[in-house]
Amino acid sequence: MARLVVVSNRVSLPGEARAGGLAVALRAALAEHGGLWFGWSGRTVAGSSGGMHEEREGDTRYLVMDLSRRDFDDYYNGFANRTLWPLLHFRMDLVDYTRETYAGYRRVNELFADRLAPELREDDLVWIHDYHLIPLAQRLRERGVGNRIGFFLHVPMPSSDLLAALPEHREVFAALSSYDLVGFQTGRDLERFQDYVRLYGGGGVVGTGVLATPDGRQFHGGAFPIGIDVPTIAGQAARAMKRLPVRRLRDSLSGRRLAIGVDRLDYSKGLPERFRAFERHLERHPDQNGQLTFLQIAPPSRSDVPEYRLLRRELETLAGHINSGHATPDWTPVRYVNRNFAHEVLTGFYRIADVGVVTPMRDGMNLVAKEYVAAQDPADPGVLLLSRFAGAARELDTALLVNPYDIDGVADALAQALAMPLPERQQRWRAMMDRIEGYDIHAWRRDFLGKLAAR
Ligand SMILES: O=P(O)(O)OC[C@H]1O[C@H](O[C@H]2O[C@H](CO)[C@@H](O)[C@H](O)[C@H]2O)[C@H](O)[C@@H](O)[C@@H]1O
Ligand SMILES: O=c1ccn([C@@H]2O[C@H](COP(=O)(O)OP(=O)(O)O)[C@@H](O)[C@H]2O)c(=O)[nH]1
Repeated sequence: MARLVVVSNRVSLPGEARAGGLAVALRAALAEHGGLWFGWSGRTVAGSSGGMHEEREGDTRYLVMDLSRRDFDDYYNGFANRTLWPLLHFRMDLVDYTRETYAGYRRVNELFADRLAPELREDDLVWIHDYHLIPLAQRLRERGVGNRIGFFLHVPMPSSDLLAALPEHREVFAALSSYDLVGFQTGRDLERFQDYVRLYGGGGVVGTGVLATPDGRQFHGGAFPIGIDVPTIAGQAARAMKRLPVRRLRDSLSGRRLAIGVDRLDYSKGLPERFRAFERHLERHPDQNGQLTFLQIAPPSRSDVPEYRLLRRELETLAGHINSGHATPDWTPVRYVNRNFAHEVLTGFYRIADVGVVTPMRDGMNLVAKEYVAAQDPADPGVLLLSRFAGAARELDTALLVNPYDIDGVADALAQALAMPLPERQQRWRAMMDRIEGYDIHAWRRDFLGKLAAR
């Protein structure tokens, strides 16, 4: 079996407390193949970028690189999160493009290539993740790397007309042809990329998943919907019922029903619209008013980026507005919590929530949706309210699917969820469980690596 080299902006180091499902999957893949996980150290330094640190666990090496404050600002806060992130989430209005941050993005990708190329062995499989590192394969090829290199895009691939608005779109997106295999979350993302290659990239589509560069060389694309570790989450959720934070949350509800949202504080997640829909529910469904508490967990994210700071202020105002208009002496309708919780605790929160509210305006996949399903009690499962614009909606099509732009529609879906009879809840939940068990996080990584190895 070939050695595996994983490359991503964030690396989950051994023993790190915040290891999510993706980290668990990649660590399992590395343990199976032996290999290297390469990326940013998570540290910014006063001098120049490039300081390396190494850790080992079993047959896996973790090699991480420091970035200077300027490189971090241009590459991560700038081009990755103020240009590519809004563009890839269909938010042209928020795209902030400057040549300076693009130069920083290129600089950091060059540096990744400089440091990684000498580490590679001839038959290593290389798997690069996400929008921070799109040009990396091309930079490695320029350094003579002939290995099989795969790429997985965790976020959506938008319409080709949007991509074409980026001044250097061909340099960035056509560079994906340097990979042997490019993976997307859904078939729709793959289709939109194929349109881009045909309409703006100067290449062609030979057949679904088989693409050609302008000079006729073939490369491949595919849909690989990322999953979760279902038995682990289900087990954690059942055990979490005995944990103090979960018991305290349940006791605090005084018999009222609970709707829960769990999202990074990010404008792609549709939080202001969700808050408004909750308020609309209180107004449109007076018979249910006072029966439902809405808990939104929203750990701050990318706080150096101005759009994220503005969103935080907007949500504080909205939560205050809803509570001041609807609270009673013994009930606060919205509980808005800006902190991160351990996975084990979250799974218990999901299990006691009658409704899981996952309403992003756009999302590559949304693992919270799948975790909410896996955490339910089969005898009395809650209802998942899911945006049509999350990648997860393609698989979880028996959730209550909503359009997050339709505030009245989301408000009514909340009412429908609260009134849903047990047999219907069980039927919808079973169908969703079958899908997430059928293609879990381990199937995802085996499928991708199997196809990459076969190229
Ligand atoms: O690293 P950060 O800037 O703190 O952001 C966290 C991660 O956010 C994004 O997650 C995406 O990947 C998920 C798993 O495939 C997917 O379910 C979700 O829809 C995506 O938004 C980002 O793509 C990651 O690179 C970040 O590390
Ligand atoms: O306080 C929190 C909030 C979120 N998460 C986890 O962060 C991940 C979020 O992934 P998702 O795909 O939903 O969105 P992303 O943040 O990657 O865009 C999920 O595994 C959550 O359980 C967590 O561990 N603690």
